[in-house]
Amino acid sequence: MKKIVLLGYMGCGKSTIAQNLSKITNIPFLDLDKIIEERAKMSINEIFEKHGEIYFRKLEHEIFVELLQSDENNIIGLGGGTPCYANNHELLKGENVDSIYLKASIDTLYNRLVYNKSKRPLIANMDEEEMKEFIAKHLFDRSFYYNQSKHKVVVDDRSVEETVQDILRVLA
Ligand SMILES: Nc1ncnc2c1ncn2[C@@H]1O[C@H](COP(=O)(O)OP(=O)(O)OP(=O)(O)O)[C@@H](O)[C@H]1O
Ligand SMILES: O=C(O)C1=C[C@@H](O)[C@@H](O)[C@H](O)C1
Ligand SMILES: [Mg+2]
Repeated sequence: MKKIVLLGYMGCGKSTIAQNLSKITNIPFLDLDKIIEERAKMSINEIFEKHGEIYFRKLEHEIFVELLQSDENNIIGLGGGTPCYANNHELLKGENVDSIYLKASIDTLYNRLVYNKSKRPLIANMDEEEMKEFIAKHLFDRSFYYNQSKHKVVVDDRSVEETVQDILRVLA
């Protein structure tokens, strides 16, 4: 079964783009963060607070593997950190996987996240200055893992609809 896997930094648009891609293609969309929250019966913020990040990463890996093994065609939106832990980046190269890195610049990410950080525990308590520096360094550290993806789509200055069309072109 084919799995279209969208990955990239927090705020690059994985959830937003995947929802729209799902509507156009009629391929069901699974949001890994949302499924983790349903399974744990708590928000990602609460998982980080109560059990810590290592617990979250373990759960994230187990559920990602499970989603890849299901018998359905799916679009899977990953969490921002998913490819960077537990060798998940190796799973992006699987035979039945079309992995797509939604590549956004530091400025794009900052502008999208600055008023939208409360549900993202890694940046929730940072001021604006701190956040910009954090995104720059963090994105640099994570790029190695994101670049293991089979395809790359640049999302800067693109509308949701344009990015969806760019993805369809890459997959054609
Ligand atoms: N052209 C665009 N493409 C995608 N998202 C956009 C665009 N313009 C603005 N946005 C906004 O940017 C935000 C992207 O957030 P979204 O939750 O989709 O990202 P994400 O990659 O799933 O983040 P996370 O890893 O934290 O789950 C949304 O608020 C969305 O409305
Ligand atoms: O970038 C990250 O490490 C994260 C991104 C979110 O999607 C969530 O998976 C969680 O907040 C961690
Ligand atoms: Mg998301």
